[in-house]
Amino acid sequence: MHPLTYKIINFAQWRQVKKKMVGTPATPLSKVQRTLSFTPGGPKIHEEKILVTVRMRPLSRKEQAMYDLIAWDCIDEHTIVFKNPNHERTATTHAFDKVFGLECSTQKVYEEGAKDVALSALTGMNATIFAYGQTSSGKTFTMRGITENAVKDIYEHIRNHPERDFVLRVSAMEIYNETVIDLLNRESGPLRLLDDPEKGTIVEKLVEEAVKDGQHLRHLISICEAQRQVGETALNDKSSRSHQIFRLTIKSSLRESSGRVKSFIASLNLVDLAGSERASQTNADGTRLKEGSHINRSLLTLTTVIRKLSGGKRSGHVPYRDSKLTRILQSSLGGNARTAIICTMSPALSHVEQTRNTLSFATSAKEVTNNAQVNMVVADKTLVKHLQKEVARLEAELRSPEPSSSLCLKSLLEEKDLKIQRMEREMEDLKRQRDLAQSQLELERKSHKVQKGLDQCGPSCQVARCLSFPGENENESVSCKSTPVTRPRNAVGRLAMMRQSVTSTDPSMLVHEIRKLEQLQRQLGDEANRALEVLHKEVASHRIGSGETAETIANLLSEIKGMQAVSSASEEIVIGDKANLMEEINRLKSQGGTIESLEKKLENVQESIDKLVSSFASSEETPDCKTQSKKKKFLPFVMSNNANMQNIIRSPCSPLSSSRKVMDYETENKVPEKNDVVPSSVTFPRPCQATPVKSDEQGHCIPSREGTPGTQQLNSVNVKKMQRMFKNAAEENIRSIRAYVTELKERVAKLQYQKQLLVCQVLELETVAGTDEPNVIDKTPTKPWHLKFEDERKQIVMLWHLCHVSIVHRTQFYVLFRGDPADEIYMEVELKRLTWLEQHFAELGNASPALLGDEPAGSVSASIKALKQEREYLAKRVSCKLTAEEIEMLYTKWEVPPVGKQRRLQLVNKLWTDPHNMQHVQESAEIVAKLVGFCESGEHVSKEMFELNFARPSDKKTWMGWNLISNLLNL
Ligand SMILES: Nc1ncnc2c1ncn2[C@@H]1O[C@H](COP(=O)(O)OP(=O)(O)OP(=O)(O)O)[C@@H](O)[C@H]1O
Repeated sequence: MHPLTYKIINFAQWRQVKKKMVGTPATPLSKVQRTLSFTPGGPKIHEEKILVTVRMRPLSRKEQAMYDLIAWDCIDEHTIVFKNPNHERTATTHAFDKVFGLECSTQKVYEEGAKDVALSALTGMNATIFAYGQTSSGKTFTMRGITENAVKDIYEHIRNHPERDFVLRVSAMEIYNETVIDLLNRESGPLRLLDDPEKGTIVEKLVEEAVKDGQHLRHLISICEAQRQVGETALNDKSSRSHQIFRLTIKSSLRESSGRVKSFIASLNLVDLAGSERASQTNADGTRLKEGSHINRSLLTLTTVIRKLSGGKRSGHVPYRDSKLTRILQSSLGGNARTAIICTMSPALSHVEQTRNTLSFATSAKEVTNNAQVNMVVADKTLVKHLQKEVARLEAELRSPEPSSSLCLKSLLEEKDLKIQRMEREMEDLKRQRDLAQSQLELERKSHKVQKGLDQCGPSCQVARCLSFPGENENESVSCKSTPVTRPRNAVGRLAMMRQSVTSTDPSMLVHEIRKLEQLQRQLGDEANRALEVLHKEVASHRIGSGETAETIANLLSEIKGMQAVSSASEEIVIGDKANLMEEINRLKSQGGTIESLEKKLENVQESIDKLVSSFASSEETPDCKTQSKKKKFLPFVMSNNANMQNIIRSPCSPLSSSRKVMDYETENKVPEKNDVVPSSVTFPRPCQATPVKSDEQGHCIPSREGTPGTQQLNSVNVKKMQRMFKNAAEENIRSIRAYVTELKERVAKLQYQKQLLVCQVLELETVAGTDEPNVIDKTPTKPWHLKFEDERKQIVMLWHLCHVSIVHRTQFYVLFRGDPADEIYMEVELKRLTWLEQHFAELGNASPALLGDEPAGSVSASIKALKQEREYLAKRVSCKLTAEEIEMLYTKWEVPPVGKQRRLQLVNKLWTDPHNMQHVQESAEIVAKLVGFCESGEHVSKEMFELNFARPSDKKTWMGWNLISNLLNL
């Protein structure tokens, strides 16, 4: 038979083969196996039947004491025969791979029944040797000897094969009452069995200890033996009550090899089973009975498995999983292992039935075929060397980079550099954001400070809380008066323009605006000074008015001079470069004190003028005076003709709004005052043309000395009439002064507001710029306009409510802006304005009284008060604007009690009170529109009154002149 040809043979046949092949019985098996293991082309499957031997021990002392008979006879090395002491039956023979008789040594049993299999583990084949037999049949006795011999031979083999490296590891377990225990680590408790797709059943957490040498191995074996469950039974003083599996894993590899590296790895399982027993024979009870039950059950499973396996592949299901023993030994039972079973038996006639069972098991076992194969790890030595070199090179690179690795390192460094750069950029961004946030906080703090100054002007300053965006393109400044129809423009374009104006020109425009304001103030001061001087002279020379009046005028002159001084002080404003925007803004903010001071001065002037007017009013009054006062025909100022006024924002809160006919009584929430009304339609004849006067060196009209009442006192002219005319003219002039001062105050306040808006928007745009996004036109996709409009309108309505905005203004805005795309700019501006107001009011509300002082808190309460007055005013108009039927219907609808005082006011007080209810808002707007009359004619309401002024302020602002009193005398 060719050594490379394998077929299933039994032990007897194999022995014949060995004799033929090798000729010497001592080593033929190992030679065959070694030849098989190193067969080129990879590991070969070694189909081999389990080596089954039978060992019969001598009669034990107890058996001898019982005069038991020897019932079995080994007639040759392979056959055992049941002796028939009574000759009642014919003798039966049992043939096995080897039969060891009463006097056979364990050494021989090992040599002939286990050694070859056991040493297979040294050449990469799994091997299992186990003893099977009834209790006290000598299993432990035999396995102990087998193990000792195997250990001895293994180490002898290692010594005989110095060309190979061997690594031995040991693990040991017992299965006691169907529980797996680690004999090298008993404290670990019961161990679980796991199914591994490659390794089969494995014991989880089983300790595997490295073996140092033979002595160490024997020590470990002794530990396992000591740890094993042993108990006394009737048949055995030291009966093993568990199955023990001692596992030795051997890995070996050639120390040197040309080309390929071969490693073997295999396990040798030395299994000492617990013995089958009969309770009747062992007299077991309690624990022993339970142990015996488990033992018998697992052995029964083993028997079943063996029987199944012995029947070949057609035997069907093999119940390995029915016991832990068979699960653990699965690979050894018909699997990848060489297996040798030593069946131990008692020769005693008293145990003949147990022995028969053992022999029956053995007979079945010897029919079981295993499929052992060499577990070989093959590695190409060249590849290994290459890998070793590569590892060495990498290690060297790690220690000190070499040119050969420079490319890789360079790439890594570049990548790191990029990362560092990216991180630096991110850090810069973060720092910039931090600085921006700090700046914003600082600006907001300053803004709040400035706003306190703004609020000092009281309710009238609220008039100025309107938005103005000076445009850089004069062509864009289409006059609302000249081309109202052409006003609707592309909303997006205007937004863009608005934003661009903020980013590009607003700072300089703002400074420019302030400078012009100051010029105006100076001009006002000059003109007012001259006019008041004249007035003073007139009063003095004609002895009109009281002494208090003269004093008031003197004070007024003083105030105006003071105002001039303040104005001059702020002359140093320089238009900055827009590139240095923040610096410019800060500089503008630094002017806050100046503007605040100006406002204060203006306030003082206002008070002086008020006194003056009241002084005149309380002085001699004539019907003519009253008539003229009511007609307001001849005013020294004609606001509509004042070019400066075009630059003042036209909005519902501007006194110069085209809606003045409707809105003249409210400046934001300002209650109408008759004396404030300056009908834009009224024009005043040019004084210099109407009156013979002289001009001073500046070209201003001055009264003719001949034309004064004083010079004509002795003439036939009615002096009293002249005096009345003078008084009237003076009164009108003073009123005009007041109006102009009011306008200036508003203008200052608007500039303050503009500045704050500017700061906010600059910050906002800087933030946008920080994200590298275009900052001119917001390209963010938005929702449809009609939805956006509804949202914004709801927000606006709520903000109106929160800010106590004039309900007339609310009504106008609500009626005018119905969702036309062109309304977008107005909506946005209104929303922004109101948002600012609301935030400002909230800040005031959150501030402590100590910080607030008196004035800022007053701005909120003043708005509420003004709104209350507005409602009172509207209530008065109910009767004249609505029919009795309409009124009654409204009373019913708005649930005004049928009896009670001030029912009209009750009705009006219910209007615009529920910002959440758009139906309420709609109906409120309709009623207020009727009350103020702007629903009667389209001319009364125009979007232009909400116009944003994009016009560049005129560089040359002309004050239309101070109408000298003498001019009014028409003398
Ligand atoms: N071949 C033998 N020669 C001499 N004495 C033996 C032999 N076999 C076993 N004995 C003795 O028989 C007794 C029982 O043996 P052992 O404990 O090995 O049986 P066992 O099968 O392991 O029993 P159990 O299954 O109960 O553990 C021991 O005292 C042992 O020394």
